[in-house]
Amino acid sequence: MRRSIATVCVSGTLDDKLAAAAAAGFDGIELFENDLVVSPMAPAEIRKRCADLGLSIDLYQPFRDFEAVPPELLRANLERAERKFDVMAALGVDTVLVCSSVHPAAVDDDDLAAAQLAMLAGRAADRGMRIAYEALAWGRHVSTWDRSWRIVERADHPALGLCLDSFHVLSREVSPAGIAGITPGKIFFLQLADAPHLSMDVLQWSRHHRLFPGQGAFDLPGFVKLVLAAGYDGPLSLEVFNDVFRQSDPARTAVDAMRSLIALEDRIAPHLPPAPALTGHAFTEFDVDGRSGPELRSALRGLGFAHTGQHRTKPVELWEQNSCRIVLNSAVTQPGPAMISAFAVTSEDPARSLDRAEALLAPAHPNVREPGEAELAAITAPDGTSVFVTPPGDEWRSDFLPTGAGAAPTGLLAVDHLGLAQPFDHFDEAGLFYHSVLGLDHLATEEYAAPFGLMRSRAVADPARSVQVALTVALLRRGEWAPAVADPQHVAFTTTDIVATAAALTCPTLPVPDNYYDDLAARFALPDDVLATLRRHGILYDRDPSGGELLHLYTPVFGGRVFFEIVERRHGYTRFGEPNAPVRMAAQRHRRLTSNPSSGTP
Ligand SMILES: O=C(O)c1ccc(O)c(O)c1
Ligand SMILES: [Mg+2]
Repeated sequence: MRRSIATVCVSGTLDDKLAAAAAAGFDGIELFENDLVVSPMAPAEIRKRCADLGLSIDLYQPFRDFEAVPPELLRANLERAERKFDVMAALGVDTVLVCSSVHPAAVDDDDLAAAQLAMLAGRAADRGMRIAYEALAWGRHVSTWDRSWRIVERADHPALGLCLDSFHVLSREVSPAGIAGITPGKIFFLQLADAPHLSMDVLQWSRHHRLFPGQGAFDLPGFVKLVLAAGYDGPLSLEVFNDVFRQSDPARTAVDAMRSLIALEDRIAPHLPPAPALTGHAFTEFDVDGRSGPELRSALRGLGFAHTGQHRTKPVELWEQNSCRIVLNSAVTQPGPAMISAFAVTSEDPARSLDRAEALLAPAHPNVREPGEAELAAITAPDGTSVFVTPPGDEWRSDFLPTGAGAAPTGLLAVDHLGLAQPFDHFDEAGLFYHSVLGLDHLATEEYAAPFGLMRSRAVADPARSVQVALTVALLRRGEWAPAVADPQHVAFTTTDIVATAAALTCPTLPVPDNYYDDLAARFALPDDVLATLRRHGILYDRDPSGGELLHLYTPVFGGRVFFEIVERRHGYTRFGEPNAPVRMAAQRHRRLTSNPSSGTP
């Protein structure tokens, strides 16, 4: 199907928006009047620019507050429409979106609305144009798709049809099922937007929180299937009003948008290489420098890891304990805080994983290779992290020569999850990336109040829970007062006996305040001896409604930005201990201030 994008979806002036849409491979655009009004380009120039870029202009919008008004207003509205038809003629656009009226003078009368829209359609038809009528979810009298359809049916004019917008349809209680029964040819235009479930005023919800398909909670595949069943064969067009996208790099937003459409089409009619099953975390790689490297080595030793392998050609070390594998890469060119630069997941079919990634606009780039090294291709996640996809087994290890060192194990068995703080502009993009490219499902999104600002957390995981990544972001872009530890990254390891593990550790763990344990006692009625054990080892606790329990502990921040977590999951606990994240952040900050008050880095 043809793919279009409304100019309102991306940031910038019309030049920026058109360039971004074309570069991302869109076939057409919906031109928003605001973008035209502020553009120095005459309509005929815009037409030419679009043609040169290979973009059609599929819709001009919006034309507001037209229908069901008293005669003198109708006359003015028709006159206003003629001026817009002039602009459309110069642009070479034949369809205008008319959204349902919010005007105080509009009356609650479907017959009047139908008669006046038919009149408008007649004027449009005289100029070879047509009207796509859209029910805004907050329209004064017409706010649901079924009522807009009744009016269009009643008007019965060939130049009048419907514009269906998934947001307006799915944000309301009216079932969309009847859409499949709309007369073929009468849906003139289809606008797609996803959104999170929010209990708020629907206009605010629509104008600030729309998302690209697959990033929110709406059933877009089901919705599009209904529209296709009604014979719709026009473009799939994205119309996403989103506060973050409005101020992010338009080129990237357009690629994210295109990825959402490719993934949506694949859910409607699968055509991409299916995402192969992932079987685990192979390794996690940290970039370290002369300052952070020694700190991390010492922390790993204290966690019971051993430096088991040394890369044949690069200053890269492999540290291991059971199936927990950390790679420390000192080949960094820029000194700076330690960070997770890459992680590797095992796939039952790495080649197919990479084919799928490429089809979803995340092409693999070859790792820098030396003779005799294993071939490892990586895709780049939205935050810049390289994601390696490796076959099950130890092929990737052939680049490391064994050092002969053995671990002093502390019971850490495997990687439970990675915690990756996301750049503010790219959180929803990251969720869609991991979901569509790697086939990881979105788990529940959680929000919590933390010392340095409100946080949102969304974990992604494969169905078997062998690869889990917890993505976090601040709800608002951070201001100037943002301590370095506000957005750390971490690796969490599993143990089946966290108390024994805690007793065996020789690296510092994070001191947890007594206030926390007093509160825990009040919340969960834990036996005194259990509470005393948790308190003694700085172990935090969470319980889910079905009795699943999480016992976990944290290390301080090492190397400026990273820390480790140890988790013991009991009785099917599947979350990530989000309620304890603020405790952790406060304790990490406290420790930073007390252990090195003069360092100057908060
Ligand atoms: O928010 C609005 O006013 C608005 C305008 C045009 C649309 O197509 C729409 O879905 C919403
Ligand atoms: Mg719309």
